[in-house]
Amino acid sequence: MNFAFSTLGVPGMEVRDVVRTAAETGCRGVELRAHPEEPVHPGLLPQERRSVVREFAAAGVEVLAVAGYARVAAEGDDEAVYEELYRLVHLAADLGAPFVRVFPGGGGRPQDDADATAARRLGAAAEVAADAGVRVLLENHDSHPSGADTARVVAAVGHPHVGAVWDVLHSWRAGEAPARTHGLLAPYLGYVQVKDCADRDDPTPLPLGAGTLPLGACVAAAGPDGWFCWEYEKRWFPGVPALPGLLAAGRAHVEGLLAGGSR
Ligand SMILES: O=C(O)c1ccc(O)c(O)c1
Repeated sequence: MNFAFSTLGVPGMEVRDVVRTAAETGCRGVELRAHPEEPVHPGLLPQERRSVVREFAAAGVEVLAVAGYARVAAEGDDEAVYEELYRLVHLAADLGAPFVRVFPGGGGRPQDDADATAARRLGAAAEVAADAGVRVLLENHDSHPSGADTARVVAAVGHPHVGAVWDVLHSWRAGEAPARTHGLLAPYLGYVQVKDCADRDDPTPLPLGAGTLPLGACVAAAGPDGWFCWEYEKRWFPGVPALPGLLAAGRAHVEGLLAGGSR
């Protein structure tokens, strides 16, 4: 199994400690939250990018994705969004990451308008991504929480360098069954973000297996071949326990689910 964690779970942690944490807990990859608060973001200079690459390579850990904050369905000019997408794609290429994560961010816009805007911007980014050898993945999130919402946009783009990342929390909270979400996203899926929480109305992060999110059904649907990335939202819930001490058990829990465990 390929298991990763997102640096959303370790706010502000230096790259050397991120990489050490991954290596010590059996995580093969890391999703790097590409935000100016964090050590890795699109403003990094070339020598800083090379240093990140060296740290990961030395530990044998992969950069799974650059998790960006571009909001591709948002109202407003395309130019600023294109610029953000290009910067994320080039950062991912420089770091050897196969994926860039982006958000819909359509707010309260009518669905057709939000979809058309997102598909237009992702379509433009697709060619740049193809040249760079990267895939841009739209996450099911905010205005587009379900697999159906995300698949509608990605299908409209119709380009192999634009796909989807499945966040198991948002589709579940939207009332979509895991097997259905996976069925809709499977043709486009880059990787799966796993998490757990007490119930649909309380997204406070819990250790994997400690909540009621139907993680077993999600993991079973996704199967053993792709990446699972634990996105523990410590940045937004600072009071929850630190992630590093939970990682090895979280990884083992997903392994157990893949091997036929129940929930
Ligand atoms: O990067 C983030 O801030 C963020 C927040 C919530 C999510 O569900 C997520 O997938 C990412």
